[in-house]
Formats: sequence, structure tokens, C-alpha cells
Amino acid sequence: MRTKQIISSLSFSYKSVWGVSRIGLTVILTTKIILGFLPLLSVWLFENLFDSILAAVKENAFSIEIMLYLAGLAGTVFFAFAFNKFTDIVRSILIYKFEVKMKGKLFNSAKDISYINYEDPRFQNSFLRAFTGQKNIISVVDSSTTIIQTTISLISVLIYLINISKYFLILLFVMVIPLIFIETKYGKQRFNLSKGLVERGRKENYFESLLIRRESLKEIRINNLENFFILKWQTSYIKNAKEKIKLDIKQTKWLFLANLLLFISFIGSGTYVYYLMVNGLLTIGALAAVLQAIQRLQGIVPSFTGSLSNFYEYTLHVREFINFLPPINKCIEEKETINSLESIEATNLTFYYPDKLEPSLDNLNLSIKKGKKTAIIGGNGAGKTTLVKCLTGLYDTNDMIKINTEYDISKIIKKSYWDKISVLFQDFNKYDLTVKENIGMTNLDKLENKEAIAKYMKYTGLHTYVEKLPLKYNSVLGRLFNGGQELSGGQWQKLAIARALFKEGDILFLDEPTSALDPESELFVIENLFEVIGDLGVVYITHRINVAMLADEIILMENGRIIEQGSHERLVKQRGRYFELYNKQIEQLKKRRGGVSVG
Ligand SMILES: Nc1ncnc2c1ncn2[C@@H]1O[C@H](COP(=O)(O)OP(=O)(O)OP(=O)(O)O)[C@@H](O)[C@H]1O
Repeated sequence: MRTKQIISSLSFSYKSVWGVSRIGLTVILTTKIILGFLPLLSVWLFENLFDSILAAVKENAFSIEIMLYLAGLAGTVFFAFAFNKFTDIVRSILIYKFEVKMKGKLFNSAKDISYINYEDPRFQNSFLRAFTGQKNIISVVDSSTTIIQTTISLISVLIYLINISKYFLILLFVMVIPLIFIETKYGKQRFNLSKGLVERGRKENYFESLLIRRESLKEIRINNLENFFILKWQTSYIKNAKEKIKLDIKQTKWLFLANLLLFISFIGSGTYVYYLMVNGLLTIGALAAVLQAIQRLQGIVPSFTGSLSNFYEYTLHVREFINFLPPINKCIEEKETINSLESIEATNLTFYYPDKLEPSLDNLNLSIKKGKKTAIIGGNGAGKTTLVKCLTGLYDTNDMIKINTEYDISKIIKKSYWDKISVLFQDFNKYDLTVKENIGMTNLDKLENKEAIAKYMKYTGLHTYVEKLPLKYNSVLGRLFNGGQELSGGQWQKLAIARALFKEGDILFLDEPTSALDPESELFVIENLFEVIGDLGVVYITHRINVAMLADEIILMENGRIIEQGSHERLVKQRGRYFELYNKQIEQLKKRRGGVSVG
């Protein structure tokens, strides 16, 4: 990475941290600068202590100076400890404040990322890197302040030594240069490795969560799959760990050699200092102090080069983080706001998932209107859910979908569009929150309106059940938190239907809304749905023809295409595929009561 990029990462990090806590950053910088001078101070105290002891021994007299220098030496240790602890606390507070702000910023920016990106594993990798990478901003500040601290220590102690003899300058090259070279080289390798490990890390987390989560564990237990997944988790974990350890060993080998150089240079310097003393060029105090200084350097130099390499590695991560931010902002292109939703028209709608060669939707033409009931039917994988995701604006479709006949869906402010639609997904969320929140969250202004919430719960048939719960509508659902009440699959689905209806959008999308309901509940929900929604529009996906036939228009899909389209009567008259499916239903109805599956 070029110097310019390092500087831009550095200034971005400092600006970000400064924006969160000016006091915190100032305190850290000041304490690190003070800590930087402590090694020189202790070397100086050491020299004077030794000289005072010698003078006192010679004169056979008590010297107060000795006590002062001793106290000074003990004081430097104490102050180093106190300052370090103080900086640690300030740093922790800064990290908490920073994470709250940065993560909040990321969550907010992520709102503008097109949903289709989440279907792409590469995006998920880079999003995760950016999300966890924000920590590196603090680390850049941390490592750079440590560089400042160790540079002050290094230079001040070296100046002290050079004052005694300029040959000590050689020390600098023997000690520092090889270490800088090794640390920088491995800093970059560590960055590349951590980049590559993200995908495997996600896999590791996935297997871990399968083995821990209540939802996944039941199937794993009953099928005796624990060992199968433990093995998968172990393979992924060991592969990651091996790569990290391999790099650590490689780096340690080189660091070992560099430290050997440090050791040799210490012996060499010690011998040289002894030579100076023998020739009367150095006092005993200075000898002790020089040896102290060289020993100090042995600690300062690795800390300096280590923080240099960490700094380099962290700036690479921050670079990635910065690179991730602009597209988020670029996504905000929408211009128009819609105040009501009258119609949605798709013209030659074609859609490909990322990396897919075949389209999942192929040249579809359809029109959804407020007040109109549209049913979408078709076999598994026909493209029904994908169509709903396009019509609801989750996937970008450019100029292929028009809203209210004049606006391109991509040219309107998504929020204003989403305010006007209600959606129930096939894989709806089950929130471990109160019943009231589970329903009211789609229309927060009416969250406290008990009658409105109860109206939809009565419609789905769940009101009586909720009224019997200990805290009624304030009962927490799910088993994640203490006292939570678990619902059955069908009850969760009824709750999700109520949540979608409670939003009271102009057009309602329901993806297989009754798949988990018993036949009696299904009939009740469907038969009353049109009455409950009044003159709103509804688009519903279903596998049951007896449910689809209630719609004004039925769209029959196959392999991403619409193969038939029209009212039940018209499609029956057409005597095509729909007619075939309809006849199958009649046959099955003869055998048993209930619905019929399509495809
Ligand atoms: N996230 C995705 N990434 C890539 N391909 C996908 C994704 N989701 C669906 N597909 C593909 O798109 C096609 C249509 O899927 P879609 O979920 O829309 O079908 P569907 O008609 O709703 O099916 P079902 O009745 O089983 O729910 C399928 O071939 C599927 O493999």
C-alpha cells in the first residue's frame, strides 16, 4: 500500500475517533507521550543513583540523594503502571463509545444497500469485514500512539547513548532494521490471511450455530447428525487455525533470528562499555546506566517494530472499510416520493440472481392494482417468491417495474414505497418480543391501540388464545428469554398475518400465508381476508387452487415464465394447464376434503 493510502487511513481513523471523544483521544496521546520519556528518566536516575552510592561509599557518609534517586526509580515504575492502567480505562470507554457510534452508522448506511447484494456471498464477506473492520480504526490510533511512545523512548535513549559514544548508532541499525523488515512483511501477510479467512470463518460460525441453536438442533438430534456437523466444524476450524499457526511459526523463526541479533548486539555493546570504563572514559554510574539503557532498548525495539507492523496491518483493514463506505452512499439515488399506491406494472420483467446464467424471471408482463385480488400459483422453483421480491422493490429491476404508471420503481424513495405495501414472507420472522410488539411493529404509531391490534388477532383467530396468556398482549413470545411463551408453527403464522395486515398498506403481498394453518383456520382466514382488507389490493402466492380461484386474476408460473393469466372462469374455458390442475383438484376433493397442491 502506498504512503498516500496509509496517510488517508491514518487521518480517517484519527478524525473518526476525534469525532467520538476529543477528551479520550487527547488523554491517550498525552499519556503515551509521557510514557515515552520514562525509559530515559529511569536510565538517568540509574546513572545518578550509582554515582551517588559510589560517592557516599568513598566519603563514608549518608546521602539523601540516594534516597531521592531510589524513590525516583520506584516512582517511574509506579507511574508507568498507573499511566498504563489509566490509558487502558480511557481506551475501553473510547472503544465502547466508538462501537456504538460506528456500528450505528454502519447499520444506518446498510439500510441503503440494495437487498440483492445480500444474495451474494462475496458481498456478505466484504460486509462482514467492514462490520468487524471498524474495530481496526481504534487499532490504527492505538498502534500509532504506541509508535509515538516507543519512538520517543527509542530516540531519547539512543541520544543518551550517542552522547557517550557515537558508535552506539550502529546499535540502531543492527537492532531495528531487521525487525522492521520482518514485521512489515508479516503484517501484510497477516492481513491477506485474515482476508481469506473471512469466508471460512463464516462457515465455522454457521456450523457452530447449527449445533447451538434451538431451531436447528431438533433435526440434528433426531437424525444423529451431531458428529456430522462437529466434523464439518472441526475441519473448518482446524484449517483456519493451521494457516494462522503456519504463518506464526514462519514469522517467529525470523523474529528469533532478529532477537539473536539483539542479544549479540547487547553482548557487543556491553564489552565496548567495559572497554570505555577500563580506559577511564566512563564512570561506574554511567556504565550501569548504559547497560540499563541497552537492556531497555531490547524491550523498546520489538515493541516499536511490532506496533509498526500492527499499524501497517490495521491501515490495510481500514482501507477496506473506507472502500466499503462509498457504494453505500452511492446507492441513494431514488428521487420521487409516493403518497399513495394505485398500481404496480411489470413490463418484460427479467431477473437473474448473482452468478446465475439462467434467469429466475423471464419476460413477465403483469399489472397489480389497488382493489384487485391477484393469486400467483406454480410449482416449486417457478419464480413466485422472486417475483414478489421484485414487485416489492427488494431486488433492483430498473425500468421494468412502474409504480402508479409513471414512476420507475428504481427512481422512487424506497421508504415511501415500503410505507405503502404490507408483506408477509414465506419465511417470516418470529420475534422474541411481546405479542403487542410482534403485531404493532409494522405501524408503530398505533402500537398502543389495543382495539386495532385485537381486530386483526380476532380475524386470525388468535385473540382468545392471547387473552389467556398471563400477560395477555404484553406476554413475551419465544423461548430465548425468561418467561417467554412459545407458539405453534400455525400460531406464529397467524401472528405474522396479523402483523402484515396491521400495517394497512395499499397493497398486501402474502407469500403462502396459510401454509402452516389447519384446514378450518385456512378456510376462515382466506374467506374473510377480502372482507378484512376492504378495497386494498392483495397479491397472494398459494399452492392451493381452491384458494387461488377466489382471486380476480390468477397468474400461473412455470420455469420463471407466466404461462397462463386471467380469471378462474377464463382459465377454465381456456382448457390449458390451469384447467388440468383444477380438474386434479376436483378429483382430489372427491377423495378428501381440503385443498390441492400445485406442482
Ligand atoms: N437467493 C437466491 N440465489 C440464487 N438463486 C435463487 C435464490 N432464490 C431462488 N433462487 C432460484 O430462483 C428460482 C425461483 O425461486 P423462487 O424461490 O422464486 O421459487 P418459488 O416459485 O417461490 O418456489 P417455492 O414454491 O418452492 O417457494 C429457483 O430456481 C431458485 O433456485
